[in-house]
Amino acid sequence: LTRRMLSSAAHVAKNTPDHGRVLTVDKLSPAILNAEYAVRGELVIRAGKLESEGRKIIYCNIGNPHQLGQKPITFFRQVLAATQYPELISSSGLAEDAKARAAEYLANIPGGTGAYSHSQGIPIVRKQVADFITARDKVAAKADPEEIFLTDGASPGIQRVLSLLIDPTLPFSSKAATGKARKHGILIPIPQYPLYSASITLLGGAQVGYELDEERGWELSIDSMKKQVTAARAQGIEPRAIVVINPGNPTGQCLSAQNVAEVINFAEQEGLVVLADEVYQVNTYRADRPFVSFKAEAVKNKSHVELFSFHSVSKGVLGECGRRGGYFECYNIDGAVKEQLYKLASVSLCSNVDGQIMTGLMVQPPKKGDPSFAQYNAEVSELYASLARRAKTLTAALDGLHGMSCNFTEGALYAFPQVMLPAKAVAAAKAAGKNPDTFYCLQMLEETGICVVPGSGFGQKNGTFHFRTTILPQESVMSQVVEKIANFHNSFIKKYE
Ligand SMILES: Cc1ncc(COP(=O)(O)O)c(CN[C@@H]2CONC2=O)c1O
Repeated sequence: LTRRMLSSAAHVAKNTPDHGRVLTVDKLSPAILNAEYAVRGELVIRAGKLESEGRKIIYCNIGNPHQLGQKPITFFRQVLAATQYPELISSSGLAEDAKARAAEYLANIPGGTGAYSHSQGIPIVRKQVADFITARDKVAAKADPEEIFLTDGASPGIQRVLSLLIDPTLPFSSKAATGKARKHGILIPIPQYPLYSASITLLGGAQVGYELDEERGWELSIDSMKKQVTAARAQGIEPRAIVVINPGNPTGQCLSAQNVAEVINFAEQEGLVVLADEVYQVNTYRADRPFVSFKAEAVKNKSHVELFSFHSVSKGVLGECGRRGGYFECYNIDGAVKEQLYKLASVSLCSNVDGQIMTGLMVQPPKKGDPSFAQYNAEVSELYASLARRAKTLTAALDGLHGMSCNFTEGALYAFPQVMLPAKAVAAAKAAGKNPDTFYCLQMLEETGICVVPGSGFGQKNGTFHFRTTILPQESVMSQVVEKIANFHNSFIKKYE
């Protein structure tokens, strides 16, 4: 054994550079090095450093409700606890319907929550999701559990579908064949949630941005999409899909049924698959702008569009981000393609079972008449009302500041104000080697301890500057947060006027 170890050590020594490292950053692929995810980027790293030095930081950079004090939904936690420790079903003071629900899940998960589940997800949970979709959309088509994939949050589902759409070898193979490098492109909104830009980069695809219209409440424009598709094709990019985030992150707009139908029609005409990111479907705060699902519009209009819709337990009024639960639904997706999706799911064996159970609880909560319904309904109603109040308070306050404008947050969990930065501030940022909005956000962090994300991390119209904050600070501290941002902003503008 010693001889073998010595010879392998000698072998490694022969093949290892002087400083003893095999894996160095210069050996990483450009796709890895170029991918960026601003939600946990430079600002959060700086915030962590300040926190380690004893500064109190208010993290408004990420839609992570429990981190800012939001309480979990009691019923959901009772069911989860009982599925983890089944003895609680017979011997605890848990609510009777919570015990019954836990027992039902355990009876349908061979081996319990410690075992791998079906790679597409626990059948009973997929049925619960399908029944939820059928009831939500009130359209003729009954959702089919076989069209549902349970995932570790929406992120991996989104990345899995993107990996189907982008052939990373295309630039090379097509160049060999046609002499002209081509790439698969994905249409994404500008501003967008950077999971998309980062994932497309990682997969070797091209981002094809379509601008949302800030002056018209972040409305999306079919004309802008058309222009971008034409320009992309002229550059040898083959657009294959369009991402729509509804309600929008970071922009907070809720699409009308007409908008949704227009996008579906456009996608069908242009031969684009639709990725409908609907993780904020519960977070809508304008009565006249309710959530309209892409699936419902597609069925209603008897569209042949090919559609993936995504949902998650991380948002809504659950905020169970760390649970890593969610799903995507396939609509009009070719059977052979779904088999490939199943194969990809099986490579990772299954999504985590707690997240699957939480997804089932999210879509099938206690109903009127259930023992836990009163408590559940009280908790959810207050959480929802508080989010709506905070959305209004924060956007109104930011919109009222001199040198700042902010569209009302119709949905989701963020405010995305535009900051009119004086030229001197832009010059100072340049001198500091920073994007102007990053420069502004870093100073806000240093002065107030409030961590937000620069608009450049989401994309923005050239010459405009934004930042994204969440609406999540509890109402007891929201007025302090608003006052701190306002004081900082006014002094910053004065300093660089
Ligand atoms: C639009 C959108 N899609 C998908 C996700 C992924 O969610 P899960 O993987 O947790 O299901 C997020 C998370 N929102 C990030 C995380 O917090 N703040 C954000 O902007 C999101 O905002």
